[in-house]
Amino acid sequence: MTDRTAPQLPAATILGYPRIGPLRELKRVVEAFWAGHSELDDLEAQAAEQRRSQRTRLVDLGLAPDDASIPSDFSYYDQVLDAAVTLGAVPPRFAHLLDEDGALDLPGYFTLARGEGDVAPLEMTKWFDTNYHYLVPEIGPRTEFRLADDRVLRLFLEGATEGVTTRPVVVGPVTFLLLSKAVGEQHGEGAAPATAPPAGFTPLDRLEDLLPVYVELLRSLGRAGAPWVQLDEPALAVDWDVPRERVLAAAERAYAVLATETTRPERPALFVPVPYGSAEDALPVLARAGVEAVGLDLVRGAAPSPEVLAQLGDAVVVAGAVDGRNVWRTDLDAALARLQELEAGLPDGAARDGRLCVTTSTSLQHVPYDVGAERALDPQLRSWLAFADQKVEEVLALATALTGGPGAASEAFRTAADRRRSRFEHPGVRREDVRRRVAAIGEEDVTRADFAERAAAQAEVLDLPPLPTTTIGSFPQTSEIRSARARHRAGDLSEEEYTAAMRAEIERVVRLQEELGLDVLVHGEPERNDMVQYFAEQLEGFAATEHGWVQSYGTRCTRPSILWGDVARPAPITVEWTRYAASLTDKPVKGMLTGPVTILAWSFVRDDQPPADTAAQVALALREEVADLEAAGIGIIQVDEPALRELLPLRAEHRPAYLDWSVRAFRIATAVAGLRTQVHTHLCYSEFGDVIDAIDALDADVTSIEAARSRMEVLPELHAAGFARGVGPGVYDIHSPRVPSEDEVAELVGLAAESVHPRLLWVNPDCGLKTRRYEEVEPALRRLVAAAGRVRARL
Ligand SMILES: Nc1nc2c(c(=O)[nH]1)N[C@@H](CNc1ccc(C(=O)N[C@@H](CCC(=O)N[C@@H](CCC(=O)N[C@@H](CCC(=O)O)C(=O)O)C(=O)O)C(=O)O)cc1)CN2
Ligand code: MET
Ligand SMILES: [Zn+2]
Repeated sequence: MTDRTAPQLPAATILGYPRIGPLRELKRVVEAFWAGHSELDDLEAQAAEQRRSQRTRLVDLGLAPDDASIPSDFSYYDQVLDAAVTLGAVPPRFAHLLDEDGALDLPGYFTLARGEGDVAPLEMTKWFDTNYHYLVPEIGPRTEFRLADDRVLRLFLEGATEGVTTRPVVVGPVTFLLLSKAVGEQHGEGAAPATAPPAGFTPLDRLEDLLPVYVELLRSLGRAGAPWVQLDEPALAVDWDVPRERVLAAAERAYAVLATETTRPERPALFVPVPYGSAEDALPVLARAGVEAVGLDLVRGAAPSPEVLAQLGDAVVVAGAVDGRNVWRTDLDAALARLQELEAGLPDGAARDGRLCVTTSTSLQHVPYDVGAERALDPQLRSWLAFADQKVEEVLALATALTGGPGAASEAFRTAADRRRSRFEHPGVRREDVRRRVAAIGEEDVTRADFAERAAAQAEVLDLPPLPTTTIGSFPQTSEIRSARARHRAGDLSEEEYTAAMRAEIERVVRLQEELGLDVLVHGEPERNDMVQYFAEQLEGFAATEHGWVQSYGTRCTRPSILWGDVARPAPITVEWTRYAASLTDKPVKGMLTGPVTILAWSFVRDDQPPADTAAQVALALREEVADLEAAGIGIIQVDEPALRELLPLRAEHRPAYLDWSVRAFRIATAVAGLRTQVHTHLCYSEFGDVIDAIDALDADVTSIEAARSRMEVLPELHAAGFARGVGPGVYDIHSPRVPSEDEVAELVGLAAESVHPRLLWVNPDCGLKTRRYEEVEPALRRLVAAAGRVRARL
């Protein structure tokens, strides 16, 4: 039932905006607070200042201050955590942090994200197919929901006080539950983990109990005068284990309750976007339930058919026509054509009458703030790009053209077309030398000898004990290392001085590993600012930004590189560092590369050719690096693919084609290795159930994989899939500052030894150690080595 008095949605809006600050101001002040270097008051004041300047910026860019076109979606850490805290879904192990009203203060909020002592934080996992990570709410049969926090209301009031009517943004109820983890009984405080959930329980079972809290939240916003609220439902664009009908039924029920329990203007009008994919079947369901506006992702999904559009009743259609995930200027002509196609399926004059609005495909949190800040970037490349601020302008230009007819935004359209042309005419975009070499890759180039033969040859040269111990590559990135790099960049440290500093660090890390008794050593990756950016900076076809920071989780950011042209490797990248480390010790040193899929996943990738083609070019460059490492005498080479699962399409039908090209890219990179060279890979940050066959098809000799928090859950899956190569399930959870005891580690190693043959089992942490401190890493690795020794002795 649509309320005809719903206020008009603005013709142009965005689904969200970056929040870390153009110069990572929020990161700095939050981390200073954590370190005890600043007070809570400073933190709150600076955060408020940042939100204020953000609103001002968006108004200056042309979004109206008075019609709810500006979203208020700030978060100190993560928007899913904010929803959990708002809805009172705080696991009992944090109960001691709640005040008498059951509310959390800001330090308590951070404790859910980071843990404290023996109290483990919420788990973290990737947000759809992005490099953003959210905190996973824990929902059991008895979780009590209530409106426990007013942060959403406060943000709205803060804007209103300054004359900006914002649109509150909250994770919607269906997505909230689908993203949550099912847990069982939780017994009070402390480290005690929740028991397993009862068989068959899923958080979605709790929908009816959750909805009243959303109703109350909507009432509070309505009372405060919020005309619109945005309830994000990206989960409706994804295939889940729960049957599709059940998901859609939940959406219909949820929004029918929210739309009718309270009516306008007692509540704001409901705008429900389904970003990150297509959800043709979900839009009519939402409209039927009575939401006032539905949002669709026109970049990832197609325009809905006229039949679907006909089922939307009076609901406003908000079309995400500007890509929130990439940095290329929008092809405005093409985007306008899609919008017009959409409009043709709606009643006449839909755009003019406010029935069709323009927005971004997703929140802009996945792109940096402003191309204008990139003064060192090649001007031609820069002219091809649109970051968040430029995307706001593109949305406005499209809305103007859509409502005002051709010519209404002609200048913006002309510039866009010119820049696109300049992009495709640039000689680096298409290099025949690269293309010839990629085309020449044959089946024999991506196939290695049989594993049995390789394993025998490697056992002979490497001579490792059973259950060999190793690490995943990086050692702590200390502030000394980062500041040396910053001084080098600023010209205050010469090339020689910088190299000497990194070599000294490598030597220290090698000596430490020898002293700890690890079997396969690494050089520690001190010279890398980031595992992807470091490679991108040395490959042709990529550009790096100065200020293009994007939040990855909490206060951690990356500067995704821009993969704009055909890729080639002008010179070896890692060989000298690795050779140096190997020269310091008699133990084997493992070379360390980032794989092609991960390089693509964590960069902004050209949109003018299929990713499969781009991946093959990156893979070929890495293949040269593998060959050079091997020629330099490096007998073990690890090619990390932590993002293999991340790029897996959200919809099952698109998955086989993806797995095909991603596996092939990995094999292009690695199959050049001879029989005696041991190829490792490393996977983390996901659950791998859906890609087990692909992991097998990578054909690596050894696969290290995150497993500590899930207590080796992945091993039976690997076993069932017939995986019979080396495997190193993580036995030390590096995502927490906690140092496990030797017994705990030994227990995990023992557990692993039950499902993996001891000849194939490796002992290693879950992931690299770069975000940890030496105070944690040293004792943890010491215990890991001791635990491996204990289990080895029992064999
Ligand atoms: N690209 C990518 N994606 C990933 C991961 C990853 O490692 N890389 N890991 C997973 C989890 N995500 C992560 C993302 C970021 C970080 C992280 O540690 N980021 C660092 C920045 C890393 C970096 O780029 N460092 C640069 C720049 C460091 C910096 O901030 N320098 C200061 C100066 C520092 C000083 O003087 O001490 C400055 O520029 O102002 C360097 O070392 O050179 C951070 O936010 O703090 C960790 C995990 C999944 N996705
Ligand atoms: N070799 C990398 C490291 O140890 C792998 C990290 S996967 C996110 O940091
Ligand atoms: Zn990892």
